Amino acid sequence: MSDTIIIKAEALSIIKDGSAILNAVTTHILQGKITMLLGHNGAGKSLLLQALHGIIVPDSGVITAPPAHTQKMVFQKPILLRRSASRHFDFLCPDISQTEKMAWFERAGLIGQMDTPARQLSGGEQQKLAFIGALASKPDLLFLDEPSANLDFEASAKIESLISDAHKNGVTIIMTTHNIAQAHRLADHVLFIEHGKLIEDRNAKDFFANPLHDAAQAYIAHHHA
Ligand SMILES: Nc1ncnc2c1ncn2[C@@H]1O[C@H](COP(=O)(O)OP(=O)(O)OP(=O)(O)O)[C@@H](O)[C@H]1O
Repeated sequence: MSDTIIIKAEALSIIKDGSAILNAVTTHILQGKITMLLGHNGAGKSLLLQALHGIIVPDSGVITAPPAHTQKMVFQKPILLRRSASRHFDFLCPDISQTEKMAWFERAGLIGQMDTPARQLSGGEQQKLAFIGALASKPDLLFLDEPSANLDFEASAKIESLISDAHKNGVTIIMTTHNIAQAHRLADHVLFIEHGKLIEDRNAKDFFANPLHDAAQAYIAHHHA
C-alpha cells in the first residue's frame, strides 16, 4: 500500500494552567495504517486522539484532513442512549440490514444482550456495542480510545480481530492502548508521547525492536513485565 497521508498535524499545543499538556506535536497519519498512540497515564494520548478527531480544538497548531471522509470515534466510556442495545445500534446505523446487524452482534458476542437496555450492559459489553456501532457504519477513519480496556481476554481478542478486519478492509485506525502485546500485534506505526511531547514517531517494527528514548524503553520493559 502506498503511503498516503490522511491527516496532517502541525505544532499542536494545548495549554492548561500555563503549561503545555500537548506540546507542539507535529506528525502525520498514514491512510490505511494502524497508528498506535502509546505513553504513560496522563501523557496526552487521549488529548491528541481527540484533537486529531476534531472534537478538541488545540490552543495552537493546525490539523489538515481531507474534507470528504467519514470518521468515527469510540470513547473509553461510551455514551449510550436510553434504549435497548439493539435500538441503540439502529440509531447509529439506520441503513443496515437485519442480517448484517445480527452478524455484528454475533461477532461481538452480544446476541443475548440485544434487548437489554444499553445503559444496563456491563462496561465491557457497552464498549463492544459502541465499537460495532462505529465499525458497522463503515468509516474511512476510526479513532479508538483503549478499545479493550475493560474487556476480558476473550472479548479483547474479539475486538482485536474486528480491528484487524477493518484494517484489512482499508480503514485507517488511530488508537490508544496500554496493552503492549496488543500494540505489538496490531500497530503499523507508533506515536510515543511523554508529558505532552511526541518523542517517537516511527514504524512499529523499528519502535519495538529499538526504542530510541529511555522513556519508551522503560515503558516497553515495564509493560512486558
Ligand atoms: N479537557 C481537559 N481539560 C484540562 N485538562 C485535561 C483535559 N483532558 C485531559 N487533561 C489533562 O491532560 C493530561 C493528558 O490527559 P490524557 O487524557 O490525554 O492522557 P492519556 O495519555 O490518555 O492518559 P491515560 O493513559 O491515563 O488515559 C492529563 O494530565 C489530564 O489531566
